[in-house]
Amino acid sequence: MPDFRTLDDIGDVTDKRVLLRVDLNVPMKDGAVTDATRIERVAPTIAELSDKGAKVILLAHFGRPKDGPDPALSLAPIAAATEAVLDRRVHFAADCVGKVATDAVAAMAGGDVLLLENTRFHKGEEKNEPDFAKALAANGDIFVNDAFSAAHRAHASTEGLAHLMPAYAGRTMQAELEALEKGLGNPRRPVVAIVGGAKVSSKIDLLMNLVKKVDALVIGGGMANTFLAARGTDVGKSLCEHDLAATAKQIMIEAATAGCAVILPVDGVVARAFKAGAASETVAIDAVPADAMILDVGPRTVETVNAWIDRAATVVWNGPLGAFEIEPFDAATVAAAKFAAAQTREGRLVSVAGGGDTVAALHLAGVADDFTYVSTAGGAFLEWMEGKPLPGVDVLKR
Ligand SMILES: Nc1ncnc2c1ncn2[C@@H]1O[C@H](COP(=O)(O)OP(=O)(O)O)[C@@H](O)[C@H]1O
Ligand SMILES: O=C(OP(=O)(O)O)[C@H](O)COP(=O)(O)O
Repeated sequence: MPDFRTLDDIGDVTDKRVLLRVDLNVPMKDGAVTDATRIERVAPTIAELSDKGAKVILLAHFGRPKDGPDPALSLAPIAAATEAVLDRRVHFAADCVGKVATDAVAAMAGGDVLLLENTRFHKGEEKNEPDFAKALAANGDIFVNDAFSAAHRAHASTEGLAHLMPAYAGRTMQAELEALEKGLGNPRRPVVAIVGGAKVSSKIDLLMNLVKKVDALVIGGGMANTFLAARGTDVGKSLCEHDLAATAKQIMIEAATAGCAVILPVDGVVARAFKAGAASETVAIDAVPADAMILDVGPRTVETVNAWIDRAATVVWNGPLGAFEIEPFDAATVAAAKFAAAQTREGRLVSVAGGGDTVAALHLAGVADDFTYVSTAGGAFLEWMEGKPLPGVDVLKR
């Protein structure tokens, strides 16, 4: 039996208002969802509750709104995408609290599904303000959290709500925790972590502990630029958080102390613009032009990454090695993903990858089904790997 409460403990939900936290923070392009994995993964929980007669009220965030409501970060287009995945009607309300939300909930019948607007349009969400959590709670009788990929956030809709009403893990939350425990609870060594992507400031801290758990850390994507700059490499106009240089240096010291190899790019694919058709070239990492951006790691780096994958018994991967959404900056991510997939198919590797964009990249490479396990989570998965308590899970403990 899991040590947290699940839908098996929930009892009769007929006509109950269930506040169901899901992660609908999906990759989008031109207003359309480009990878629906996160929606597909929460669909069984939505369907189960709806089929049992609950009024299913979806709470979710999208992106990182800086200052209140931002039409570009509305969940409205995602309501339509959720409707398509579920093949049942998904109503939408333009606010997650207050009269708009209350009226929409009051109009629900048992079995209905309603998506409320982006919880991060209110500052109380990320601050986990008790008054905001109470305003969310006013529309529900039961809380279910199925957003494993946001469980590392102690926000009102992922943590605060669970203190205000009976709270349970959804089917995806449960399945993710069980699959990660099975695949990585006692990983075969050597363990190689691959970390890339763009969320440098929110993920860099966790590398401090991760280097104590793994045998090698391969750093690519935007994350690598911060490490390169920290050791004095000029990264031109690349995505780079120069103010995190001290943190990056400390991580390299911690890694050396722990005996964890840190692998940084030796070459990069650079361009002056991040758009389709922009001219690009491959350069040595110490020859990045001052007016260019590194948008992918280069072919020599891919060889090194694949050599580490070859050496590994277990690979954990979050964050693409390059800006894979635009060709040719997908090349390294696709090549490494295909190599890890082939090793896994041959039974030589346990491969676990996660993250909204990482999953999209694996689909682009056509190998998502070949990995041992694909998590919807990136940061949450790495924090779980670090051994850090996840606030969204801890609060559901029996
Ligand atoms: N060198 C780079 N420069 C700019 N953006 C990059 C670079 N490498 C990767 N990215 C971007 O990182 C994003 C994914 O990062 P992140 O959100 O951390 O991953 P995930 O969603 O898998 O957890 C992608 O949109 C990709 O374009
Ligand atoms: O996309 C997410 O995480 P991920 O980029 O680690 O996969 C989650 O929706 C959490 O989003 P956040 O990192 O803005 O809190």
